[in-house]
Parts: sequence; C-alpha cells; structure tokens
Amino acid sequence: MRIRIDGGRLLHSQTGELYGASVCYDDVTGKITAIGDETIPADKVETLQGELILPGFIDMHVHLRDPGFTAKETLTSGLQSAAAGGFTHVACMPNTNPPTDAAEIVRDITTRGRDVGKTSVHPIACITVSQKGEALTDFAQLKEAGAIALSDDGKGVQHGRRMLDAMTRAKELDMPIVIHSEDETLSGNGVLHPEAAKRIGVPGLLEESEAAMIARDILLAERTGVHLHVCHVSTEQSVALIRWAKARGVHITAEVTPHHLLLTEALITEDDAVWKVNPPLQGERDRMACLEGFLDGTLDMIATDHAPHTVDEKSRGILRAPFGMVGSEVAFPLLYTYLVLPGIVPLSRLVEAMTRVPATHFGIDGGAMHVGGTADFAIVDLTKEKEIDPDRFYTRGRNTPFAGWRATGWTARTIHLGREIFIAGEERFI
Ligand SMILES: NC(=O)N[C@@H](CC(=O)O)C(=O)O
Ligand SMILES: [Zn+2]
Repeated sequence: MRIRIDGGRLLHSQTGELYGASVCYDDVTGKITAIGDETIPADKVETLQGELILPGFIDMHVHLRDPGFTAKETLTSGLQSAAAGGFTHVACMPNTNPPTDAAEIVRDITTRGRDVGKTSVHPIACITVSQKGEALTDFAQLKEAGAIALSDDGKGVQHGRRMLDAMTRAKELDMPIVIHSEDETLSGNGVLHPEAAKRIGVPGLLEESEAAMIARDILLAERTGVHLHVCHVSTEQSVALIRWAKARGVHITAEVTPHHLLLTEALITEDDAVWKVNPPLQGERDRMACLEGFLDGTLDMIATDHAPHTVDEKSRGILRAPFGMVGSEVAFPLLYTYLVLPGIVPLSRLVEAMTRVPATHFGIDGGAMHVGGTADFAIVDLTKEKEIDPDRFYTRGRNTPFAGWRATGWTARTIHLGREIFIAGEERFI
C-alpha cells in the first residue's frame, strides 16, 4: 500500500530551510516512493498539522542491558524507548552479562531485537574477552555475526600494546574501534569532577583521564589507519586533540551527549546519584568547548549514552550508585528546546548529527530523505510543550537529571521501514 503523508514540513538537506511537502512511501517495500505535493497518487492519505518529518534518528551509543541486567532495561523496553524518542536505529554497547564477546551473543541480540519489531538494533561487540582488557575477542566471527563495531565501553582498554593489536586487526576487517576513553591510573576511584567532588565530599575524577587516553588512541589510529570513534567526549582538551587529529587526516569520529552539552558540574550541590555519569559532568569551559566542537563538526554526532539503572541502585548515594543517565526519549526535545530554539545550534546541524552523519560513518541504511531511500521517519511536533516526567518513560530507567525541565519537540510518530513503530500516547508494554 502506498501511503501519503500531507501537511508535514521537511528540512531541506542543502539549505537547512523548512518547507511544506508530501511524502509518499510503500509499507511493503519500506521505501520512499515520492516527495512532492498532494497530487501524488496514494492508497491512503494521512494529514499532519505542520509537524516536522525528519529522517529517523540514529543513536550510536545505548545500553540495553539485555542479557543479564533486565531489571534496568530489556531489549523490548529499550527499543520501545528508542522508538519513542524518534530513533529508528541504535547501536548497543557490550557491557551486558554475559558481555557481547562471542558471535552467539551478537546473534541473540540481533534476533531478539528484530522480534521486538521496533527500532533496529546494531550490537557493538567487545574488544577484549569479558571486557577484561586482556585477550582480544575473535573480531572476524563477531563481524560475521553482525557486530557493527568493537568497544569495551564502560571501561577503557588500559594496555597500549593491546589496543595497538586491536586496531591493527580491526583495520584489516574494516571495523571501527569505539573507545570509552579513561585512563584508570588517573581516574582511579573518582566519581565526580574534582570541584563537585570537593563540595559533596567524594573522590574526584580527573578530567585529564579522558584526554590522556584519547591522545594515545589518536596516535595508534594514525599508525594503523583504523576508524577510531570516540564516545561521549566531555572535556576541552579532548575536543582540541580530536580537532588536531582530524587536521592531520586521522580517521577519527566523535560523539557528544545531550547531558555534556547542557549540564555542568556546578549543578551538583547535593549527594544525589542522578548526577553521576561517566564521563562526569565537567566545567563550563568544557561544556562550551564541546558546543563549539559540535558546531564546527569536530564532534560529529549526538549519541545519548542511554544508561538505565534501577531506582534502587540510583538511591544509594553518589559514592555507591552506578554511573549513567537515560537519554533516548529526551534527547531531541532537550537539544531542540535548549540549543536550537535560543539560536545556539541550527536545526539542520542537530538533525544531521542525529541522522545522516552517524549513518554515513557506520554504514547504516538510513539517515536521509530521498526517493528510493528507506521510509524511516521521526515525525516531530514542535508545538506541544511538556514537562519531563520519568514516570511516563518507556524505558525502565528513571534516572535523568532533566526531570521537571520543560521541553518541546516531542516525537508524535516514528516510522521504520514503512511501519509505524511508535505513536505518541501508545501503551508501554513493560
Ligand atoms: N556512561 C555511564 O555513566 N555508564 C554506562 C557506561 C559507559 O558508557 O561508560 C553504563 O553502562 O551504565
Ligand atoms: Zn562509556
């Protein structure tokens, strides 16, 4: 059946302007069949009230916790949460139990993920067996099973020579190495930025631990030619190093999270683990550097680092609670409301960083709106403003410091491969 959506607005990929257009797609082939006006023939017509029809969003960093930590999240709840945030593709990190270090685990996630019938999931497999930082996993088998990239996210690979071996092998197989940059000899048992840590009375986590590891891995990526992707960049020094690496022609990409673009350590005035995230919220100078890096493309894409934990775990105080914040459902509304509306970031930059850019760098079939392309849409309502209420989330996680913030730009509907995978107001099935 050919379905035509009238009354929506599209973002022009060259000019960045919004324009009214009708989009027609086939729900069997899952392809866009025409972009034009209301005269395009169709079997069924739906009419919007000026909502944006954007390409489905792509998030290269989520934690779905399944297998092993299903009290925090399941494939079902995590992919439903992603769909609710307008995402049609997510890449999930391997710090599950067991960790994604073998082909059968990659296949299990892919198969069960497909059965959920929501957002597509692309497993990122471990660099080292059990994420222990020692023996390398079998990259070829992991790739063959469907792993999109390799990472020990949650931890950094501490041993330089081992990382060099990993990059050499990954380059041979044309697989990206995705790094959680943390030199544990510097970060130690730190939990917050040193300034906030002083206020709360907990150990500080040195900002330098991030850039120190990025520096090492840039040098190794230059030597090996591997595609190095840097997760959740948070400091001014890291942005400067990545800018330098790009100027040298190193094959490097980087992501920044909504929380590192919007929050700083100064907000942490009491012992509430809702603020605890890795890397930590940093200083204002770091936040501004991330913003600048995001605007000039040094930080290529937005990734949420969606990291759900249970209410119980997050009630244990900053010292004892796990690191992480949920992000899938609030990413676009927060960035739209607090960066696009005030004129800090152009809408076109935000949208490309959540669509075309990750698609291009990770070879995902999506991220653009053109005839013959996949019918993946985030239909976003810019008129409805509401307060962020974690109790209404689709994710099992409630851990967000943005509770109570007002935002607009909520996803009204998400369409993936020509199928509706989310309609605002639909019931949660968790
Ligand atoms: N970011 C976090 O604070 N936590 C992540 C791990 C990670 O991405 O480093 C998690 O798995 O909970
Ligand atoms: Zn990480």
